[in-house]
Amino acid sequence: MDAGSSHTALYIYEWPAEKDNNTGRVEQTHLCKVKGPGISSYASAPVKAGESLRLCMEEAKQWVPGKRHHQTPLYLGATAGMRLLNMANSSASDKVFQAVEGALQKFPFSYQGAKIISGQDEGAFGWITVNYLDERLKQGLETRGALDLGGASTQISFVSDNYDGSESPSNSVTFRLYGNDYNLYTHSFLCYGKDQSLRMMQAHQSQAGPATVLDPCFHPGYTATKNYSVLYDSPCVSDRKPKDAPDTFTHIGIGDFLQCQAAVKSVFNFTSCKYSRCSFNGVLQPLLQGPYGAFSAYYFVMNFLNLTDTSVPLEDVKEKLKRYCATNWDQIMQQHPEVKLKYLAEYCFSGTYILTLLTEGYNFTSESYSDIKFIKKIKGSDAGWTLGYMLNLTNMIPAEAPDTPLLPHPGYVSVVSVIAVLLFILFIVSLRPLWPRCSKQPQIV
Ligand SMILES: Nc1ncnc2c1ncn2[C@@H]1O[C@H](COP(=O)(O)OP(=O)(O)OP(=O)(O)O)[C@@H](O)[C@H]1O
Repeated sequence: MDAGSSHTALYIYEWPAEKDNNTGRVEQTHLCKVKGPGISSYASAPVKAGESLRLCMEEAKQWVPGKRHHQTPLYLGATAGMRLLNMANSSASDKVFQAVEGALQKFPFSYQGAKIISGQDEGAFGWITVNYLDERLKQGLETRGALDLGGASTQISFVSDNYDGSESPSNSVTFRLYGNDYNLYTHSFLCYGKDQSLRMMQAHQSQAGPATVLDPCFHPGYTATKNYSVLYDSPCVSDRKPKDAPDTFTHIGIGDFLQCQAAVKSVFNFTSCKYSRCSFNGVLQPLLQGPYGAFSAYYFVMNFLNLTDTSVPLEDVKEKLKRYCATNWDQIMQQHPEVKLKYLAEYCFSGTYILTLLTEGYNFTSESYSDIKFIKKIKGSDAGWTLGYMLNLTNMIPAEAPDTPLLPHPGYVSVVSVIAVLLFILFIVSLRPLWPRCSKQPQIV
């Protein structure tokens, strides 16, 4: 959402209240969080679904000056979670859109419509955000690749000298920004966000429909009763649901990083590639090039694990994660009473998934791993697709470079002042014939 003349986006998040059935621990209840410059407020009253959106928008009304409400465009963009819902049940996703649109139109902003954005757009807008905030686009500098990890999908976007768009054109997005042409490689892997990839891994572990699943990606001492119908309730895994499975299974953690890595690898297919080189699932990926910014869940997870420093050798990173995964679940819970239990239980899996995706999936090596920077914000703005989406919709990035003066303003002032002084001196000198003649001094002989 644009707040008027500035390029600042207003982000709205919702967290439903949750109680963990297995531990009985009540989760922190933040129903709504609105963030913008100078504002970070929470509404924490337990309210009905939909009410949190209203609370968020009320916050937005206070944040945007009243006289600007009507000229502030409001866009709603939905990503992979909605792409999946739309695939599984399009009437359910239509209903969600209708409800959200109805709620948003009640506010005084200039509502511009809602849409599910494509994976390609999600990747490209994330890349624009990162490079816009870094001022690499304006200055025509080497760009930074964008790595985005969501819950349902993951995107990789970068410019490579090896990619001109002719091989696998569906991965190509071209832009002209500030007078420079960019040929971006981008790919969005649906189902490879951290939530859906966990489902895919667990579906692989429970193919035979056992009553107990021993999971190396969860901590030793972790035990939970889970429903098969919930696990398989996603288009990413629904076709693999075991036929004769019981209703529930007992999910038991064993905390073994190496086994976890092997289990995570099962979600990637490396068997065929019809292009010059591929990442996984037969998808073209040109040679990696330049620095990369990794954001969203890449950052949330690596930050929690204290692993955002990519100058630490990859082997040491793996060693730390191995120790973390092997830590007892009770100890983990005691050490982090403030962290949402779902996230806490999954950090071992999520960290292992991130390292496996980067190295086995995208082919980062021990050397190129240090080209990645895990980032949450750049110059105070969140890294993610939303800012790029808004900049694009509001035409805030010009295709051509603005006519820049040859000199900055202070330079002009100095040059004009010097020229004025010179002209004045020239003028005085040109009047010399009119100057009164001085009488000659008598010569002393
Ligand atoms: N502090 C955190 N620790 C761990 N995971 C988190 C944290 N905060 C958010 N997440 C999870 O990170 C993932 C990414 O969230 P984000 O909102 O960026 O993506 P998303 O909207 O789910 O993306 P997409 O729909 O494109 O897959 C989600 O699964 C979210 O639940």
